[in-house]
Amino acid sequence: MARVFVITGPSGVGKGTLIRNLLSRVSGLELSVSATTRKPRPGEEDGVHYHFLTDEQFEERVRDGAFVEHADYSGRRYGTLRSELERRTAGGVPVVLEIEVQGARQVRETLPDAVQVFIVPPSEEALRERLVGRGTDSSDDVERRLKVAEEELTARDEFQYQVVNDRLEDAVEELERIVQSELPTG
Ligand SMILES: Nc1ncnc2c1ncn2[C@@H]1O[C@H](COP(=O)(O)OP(=O)(O)OP(=O)(O)O)[C@@H](O)[C@H]1O
Ligand SMILES: Nc1nc2c(ncn2[C@@H]2O[C@H](COP(=O)(O)O)[C@@H](O)[C@H]2O)c(=O)[nH]1
Repeated sequence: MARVFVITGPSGVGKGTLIRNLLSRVSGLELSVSATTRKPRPGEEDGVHYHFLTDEQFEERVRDGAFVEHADYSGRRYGTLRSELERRTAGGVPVVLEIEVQGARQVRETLPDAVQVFIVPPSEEALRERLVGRGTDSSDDVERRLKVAEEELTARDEFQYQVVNDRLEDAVEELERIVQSELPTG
């Protein structure tokens, strides 16, 4: 099976930003598009940024065993569809999963060979600034995400690799080094 890379860490730490940079540097690497019950943000497209599902549609897929992992996060549901992952890995295409910590733990159980990377903020204050600065979440949601982040940050040592996302370019380079070293040609 092709390599699976799990990129986890608190909301706002920069996972999506790092992954966008990574995909442009590592040829052949693809992102698995997650499913969620949260509403699309301005500019987000169904099937591109997420598969946007209703609660009923999500629950039906849970019952059908369609998820590799799924979790409740900040009042919404998120999950990795088996179809998204397997259609890539079956064809030998390495895949990145951008997921929160509960989901990453599930993947560690079901896919023990997956490479797990935890992205660490330079400080909790920087994390707050990034979440507020992104401007996508209400202040209540930012507070909920920061509360979850406190707990998530205590889990960093569970993960095989940790990358501090302080200066973006440095973090992208470190992440690329990890990914290249874990690919068959690395
Ligand atoms: N190294 C960095 N320095 C400063 N700002 C950054 C850095 N990396 C990312 N950001 C900014 O922080 C904000 C959050 O980044 P991003 O959306 O990539 O986080 P995320 O971890 O993917 O969040 P979520 O888990 O909620 O999807 C964005 O506005 C992004 O531009
Ligand atoms: N367990 C999973 N977590 C996921 C998945 N896709 C995204 N996420 C994580 O959820 C939070 C919130 O995301 P946002 O887009 O609302 O900011 C964040 O930590 C994502 O990484 C998934 O498939 N499974």
